[in-house]
Amino acid sequence: MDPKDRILVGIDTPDYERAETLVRSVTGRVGGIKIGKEFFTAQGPDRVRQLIGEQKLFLDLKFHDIPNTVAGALRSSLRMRPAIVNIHASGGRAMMTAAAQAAAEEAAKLGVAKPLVIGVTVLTSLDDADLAAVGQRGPASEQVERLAALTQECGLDGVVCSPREIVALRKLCGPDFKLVVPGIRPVWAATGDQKRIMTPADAVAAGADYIVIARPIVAASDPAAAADRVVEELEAL
Ligand SMILES: O=C(O)c1cc(=O)[nH]c(=O)n1[C@@H]1O[C@H](COP(=O)(O)O)[C@@H](O)[C@H]1O
Repeated sequence: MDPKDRILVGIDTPDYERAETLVRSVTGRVGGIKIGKEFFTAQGPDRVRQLIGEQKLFLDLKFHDIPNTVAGALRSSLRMRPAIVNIHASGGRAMMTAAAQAAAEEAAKLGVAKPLVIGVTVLTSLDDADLAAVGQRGPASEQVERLAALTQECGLDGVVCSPREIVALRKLCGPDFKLVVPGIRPVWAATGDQKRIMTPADAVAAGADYIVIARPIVAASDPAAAADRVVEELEAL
């Protein structure tokens, strides 16, 4: 894969004009656009479609609910023509299985390619102490491996994980299981609320299929230059 195609830029803003400016500034420089709850909740599905145009869309709505509701949400989300969608792996076996089935059925019904359905393991903003505080004993890495194995068993295409877990998951889940990796921080960017982080080049060298980057690019004074800087880092590998 061309190194730039591994980069998905998170357009985390509620504002349409701002989002449009950002998308325009990174178009052709990166592999795709991630739209999450901030933009979707403010603007809705039609504006997502309008914003994205021909770009590759990672629709990051992280569904987590009872199986019937998540299956319905998955079906509805396909109208936005995402290439990648995600759900919380901690929603469990029945929820993930229903989601995978709903995505396949709805894609066939609409005559479109089935999006990659990806399970979010442990959010990159959580560390071992955060997990302990919600009753999750054992290191984050173990919970990530447990959820990745379950995700694969349920027939999903891959997981969202932190860069710190890439090597272990590649070994556990094999070469074809997609690893979509946020928590990416170039050395020149602020960490913010992320905890389990790595640089773009280190994450790709470790085996990430896609790296998800928002603030280091979209909050930069020159987003296009920031995107180019990340691409250069990957090309130097
Ligand atoms: O599913 C995601 O994309 C996601 C999962 C996760 O564990 N951590 C995480 O940061 N994300 C998303 O990835 C993006 C990272 O943004 P920055 O920290 O600004 O680069 C945000 O839009 C998050 O919602």
